[in-house]
Amino acid sequence: MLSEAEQNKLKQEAANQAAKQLVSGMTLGVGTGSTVKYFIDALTRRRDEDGLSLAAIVTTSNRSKEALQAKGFKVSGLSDVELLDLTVDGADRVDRHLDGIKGGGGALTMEKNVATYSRHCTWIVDESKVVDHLSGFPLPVEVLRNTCEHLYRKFADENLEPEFRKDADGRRFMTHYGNYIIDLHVDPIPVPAGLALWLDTTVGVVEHGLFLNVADKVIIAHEDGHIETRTR
Ligand SMILES: O=C(CO)[C@H](O)[C@H](O)COP(=O)(O)O
Repeated sequence: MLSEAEQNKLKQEAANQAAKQLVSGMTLGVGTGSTVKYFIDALTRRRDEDGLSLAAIVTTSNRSKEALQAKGFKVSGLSDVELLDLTVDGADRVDRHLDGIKGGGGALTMEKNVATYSRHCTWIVDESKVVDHLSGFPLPVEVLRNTCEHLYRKFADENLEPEFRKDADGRRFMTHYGNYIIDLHVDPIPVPAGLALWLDTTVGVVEHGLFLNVADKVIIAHEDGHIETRTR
C-alpha cells in the first residue's frame, strides 16, 4: 500500500503527462479533485514557461474554478463554448474498458456534462484506481432532495445498500446544485451498463457516477515510475 506522499507523487506524474498534450488555441475542460490540482499546476507551468495560450477553460466545480482563477486563468461557463477540445479529469476507479466510477468529490453532474461536450476526455490516475471490473468504490448517485427518501427506499429494495453521503459536520452532503448524494455500496458492480441504464431512467436521479464510454484516454502513473497511456 502506497503512502499518501507516494500516491501524490504518482498523481503529479500523471497530471504532468496530461499537460504535455495541450496546444495553444484549444478549449479545455478541467475536472475536480486532488489529481486535477496537480494538473492545474502543470497547466500553469505550460502557460508560464512555454507560452501556452488556451482559447477557453471550463471547469467542473467551484473548487477548480477558484484554483484556476487564483493562478490568473479566466474561466468560462460550459454554455459559452460550443464543444470543448479536451477535458482532463481524475477518476475514482477505471476498469479495463476505460469505463469508470467518478463523483468521489461530489462533482459528478458537471463532470459528466463537461466530458460529454468534449471531443476528447483524458483521465489521470495513479495505479491504485485501476481495476479489472468496477469495484472498490461506492457508486455516487445525485438525487433531488424532494425525492431522496423514495429513492433511498427504492435502492434499498434493490439491495444496492444505499447510504446518504455526509459532510464534515455530519449533515447530508449537498452538491453544487443543492441536491443530495446517495452512495450505493455495490461491490463489484456486476453489469455497469445495466445499472447505468436503470439509474438514467429512474425519476429523481439527477446523475450517477458510472462514466461509461466517456474517457478515450487514461494516463496511469505506476509505482515503478512508468507512465502508461491506455486509449479506447
Ligand atoms: O470524480 C471526482 C470528483 O467528483 C474526482 O475526479 C475523483 O474523485 C478523483 O479524485 P482524486 O483525484 O482526488 O482522487
